[in-house]
Order: sequence, then structure tokens, then C-alpha cells
Amino acid sequence: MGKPYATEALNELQREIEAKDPADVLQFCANFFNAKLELQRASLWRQQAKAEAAGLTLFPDVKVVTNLGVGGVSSANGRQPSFKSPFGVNDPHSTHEGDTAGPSSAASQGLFKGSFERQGESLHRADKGLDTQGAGPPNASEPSGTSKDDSHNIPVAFNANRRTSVSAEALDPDRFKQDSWKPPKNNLSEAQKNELAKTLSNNFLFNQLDNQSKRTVADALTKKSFKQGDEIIRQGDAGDYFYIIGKGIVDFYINGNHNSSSGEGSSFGELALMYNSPRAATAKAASEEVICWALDRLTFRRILLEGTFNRRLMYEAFLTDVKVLSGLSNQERSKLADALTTEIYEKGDKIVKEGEKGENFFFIEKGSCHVIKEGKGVVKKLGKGDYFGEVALLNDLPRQATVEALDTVIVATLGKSGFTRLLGPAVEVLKSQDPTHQTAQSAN
Ligand SMILES: Nc1ncnc2c1ncn2[C@@H]1O[C@@H]2COP(=O)(O)O[C@H]2[C@H]1O
Ligand SMILES: Nc1ncnc2c1ncn2[C@@H]1O[C@@H]2COP(=O)(O)O[C@H]2[C@H]1O
Repeated sequence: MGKPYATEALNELQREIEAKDPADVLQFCANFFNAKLELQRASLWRQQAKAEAAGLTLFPDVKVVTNLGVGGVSSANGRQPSFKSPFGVNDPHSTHEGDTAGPSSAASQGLFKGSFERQGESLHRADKGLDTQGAGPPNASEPSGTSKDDSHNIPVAFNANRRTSVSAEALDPDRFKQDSWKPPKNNLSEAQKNELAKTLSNNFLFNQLDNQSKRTVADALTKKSFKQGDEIIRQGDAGDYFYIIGKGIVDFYINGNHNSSSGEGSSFGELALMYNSPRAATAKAASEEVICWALDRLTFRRILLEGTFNRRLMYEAFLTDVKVLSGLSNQERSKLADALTTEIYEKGDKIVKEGEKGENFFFIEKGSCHVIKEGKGVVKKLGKGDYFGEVALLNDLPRQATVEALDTVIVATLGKSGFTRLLGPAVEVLKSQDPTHQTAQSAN
């Protein structure tokens, strides 16, 4: 990343601070840059296997990384450099276990602990299809870093150009404002507008947008009809459109095997657009008639990545570090991220009270809490990445303890229905770790 990027990032941070007025500015800055870094590493990391197959090295030489002076970067045995988060040793969840087992293990655990930063790095790429909608490459000049000779080895539909990765483009609203991009206009009839409005009212992501963004998206969506068996998306292709289902059922296949299905109001096709990665699944029309509303890649990135999707990405970065969720796929993690709501508590606040009915499950994003039981006192201390509130939801019991904020605590909460629907394999882990069945633990 060059100087202009740093300036843009700092400007963006400044705007965020002014808009959000965080109580703990340093923590906010740390979170901001940590999330950016993690997104960037995650994006590259997803492409590592393909890059290796093409004989390319995506990750920088360890010496280069060290020279960048990213806090706590270290390396061992030539493996992926280890990145220490800005929370450093005080972060109870920065143990970096994934590092010791090598890259593939780290990836499968959802832990992206390497720093992939590299000054001026940009690989030539063969995914021209991704930029066919008038954007052109965000950076025309080709910085040095990887030899041009490598470019023809990159498989089609593989994006190794970090300059168009989600972290570089999505989190860079200034670039959006400066260029000549204009959202497309669909010129729908009144009847079609009403049909679309009905579909959008059922779509979770759309409902998160502000009114202006809603209007832009509604004006840009185009209607596409499919017959049963039609392939809407093919696994491995480059991403062109994001889809919202207006009518019918869509089946998803991974490597030819049926994986899941979605119905009216659901959306799909976001992953390839978010990460500039190949399509992760094949989507096929499963009912007689399927109507989808398609949003072009550029409008998707400009509008959705600036708002809801940024929030989602921030949550995803955080959720990647929550140990109990390590069994979730990226898709499951995205869905979970969409359903989370942020709540802030001050020192002394009782986030849940023993004996009360339980409605929510909580992940701690920031701060620490004491778990207090009547007659026993403090039984546990919880910190960033820990969770609580599962016992009441899993067993339909009143809250088994009080959880009190020890400082400013930010939690991501999940309602009861999301808890059972979206935690997937993590529910079994939660059950097996029921703290009411465990012996007393240290509260220090
Ligand atoms: N299990 C799954 N893994 C990956 N993608 C899925 C899955 N189920 C549904 N999908 C959707 O299928 C889409 C295929 O294209 P994308 O990778 O852009 O985005 C993907 C998701 O929206
Ligand atoms: N020893 C413990 N006993 C009861 N609850 C605990 C204990 N340790 C941690 N907790 C958490 O405190 C939460 C209080 O609300 P729940 O009973 O829903 O879920 C509980 C657990 O998540």
C-alpha cells in the first residue's frame, strides 16, 4: 500500500471518528485498522491455493513485511508471517494457535493471522470480466512487485489484484465519489416497480440501507426470469451480478452436490463480488419459474459495500476470531454477521440478570465482564471474543447468572430465532461447554 492509500485510510478514519464519536478513540482506531488488515489478509488468503497452483507467491517475503513495521510481525520456518493484532498480549484471543499448524490449517479454522501487506504490490490478472461495467482498473499504473511474466499463469476468473479487493475498494468511499460512476437506471413500469418493492421489503440486506441507497438500488435492479434447471450462476465463474429472489426457489450446488436452497426475498451471489473471488457455488432455478432482481457488480460494490456490507465485513472479521464459531463456513459466518446488532454498555451495567427470561445471545466485541452468581459471587471473567447468554436459550431456563460490565463493553447480540437458525455447528459446541456443568473457573 502506498502513501495515497494511507492518506485515504487516515481520512476515512477521521470521518468515522467524527461520525461515531467513540468513547475510547484509541481502541476505535485499533479496531478500524485491525479490521482492514484482516479483511485484506482474508481476501488474499482465499486465493492462496490457486496462486500456488499457478506458481505464484501471493504473500510477501518475510523481510518485506518486517520492514513495514506492522506491530509484532514475526515469522518462523519460512511459513506465513504471523501477525499480532494491535490488541497485543492483552487480547485474550490473540493466541494465534492457527499459526503453528501452517497456512492450510489456519485457513480451515478461519484464522487469518498472516500479514500480507506489501508495498506497491499488484499482480497482473486475467479476470477482465470483472471490470466490464465501466469501472476500469482502479489503478492504471502497474506497480512493481511481481514480474509480468507471472501474469499468464493466473487462471481465468482468478483475481490476484489486491487493488480491486474488497478492502481496497469497498472501504474507500472517497474513490467512489471522485470517479465518474453513475448508477444505472432501470426505467421500470409502475407494475414492475410495485412488484420490486414487494420483493425488497422482504430482503434483510436491502432493509438495512438508508433511504437514498434504497432508491439507488431499486432504480438499478433489473428483472431476470429463469426456467426450472437454468443455471443462474456457475461455480468458478467471475462475479457479475448480485441477485435478490422475487419469485421461486433457487438451489445451490457445491462441486456438483446440492448444498442448500433459498426462496423469495433471499439474496445470493454476493461472495464473488465482495471478495473478487470466483463464484463459490452454482445457483440453479429449482421451481418452474424463478424471477430474480439483479444488481450489477459496480452498483453492488458502491452502495452495499459502503453501508450494510461494510458492517457485515467488520463483523465477519470479528467473528473469524471467535473460537466457538471456528466450525462455521464463510457463508454461515456472513449470514450470522448480517443478523447481529451492536449494543454498548457502561461500567456497572448488568447486561443480563440472573433469574430473568433470556431473549438474546451475546458476543463480546470489546471490554470485559464479570459473571456473578447469587450466593457464589464472581464465577468468571469474560473478555473480547467470549460469549454469554446461551444457557437460557439452549435450555429454556431463566438466566443462570448476572453478567456485569467491568468497563465500556460492546456486544454483538443475536436474538433467539437467529441463535437456533444461524449458529449451525457452533450450537453443539455451546452445549458441550455449558458453564453450569463445569467446575468453578478463575475470575481473574
Ligand atoms: N454453502 C454455500 N457456500 C458458498 N456460497 C453459497 C452457499 N450457499 C449459497 N451460496 C450462494 O451462492 C453464491 C454463488 O456465487 P457467489 O460466490 O458470488 O455467492 C454465493 C452465495 O451467495
Ligand atoms: N458458572 C456459570 N454459571 C452460569 N452461567 C454462566 C457461568 N459462567 C458463565 N455463564 C454465562 O452467564 C450467562 C447468564 O445468562 P445465561 O444463563 O443465559 O447464560 C450464562 C452463561 O453464558
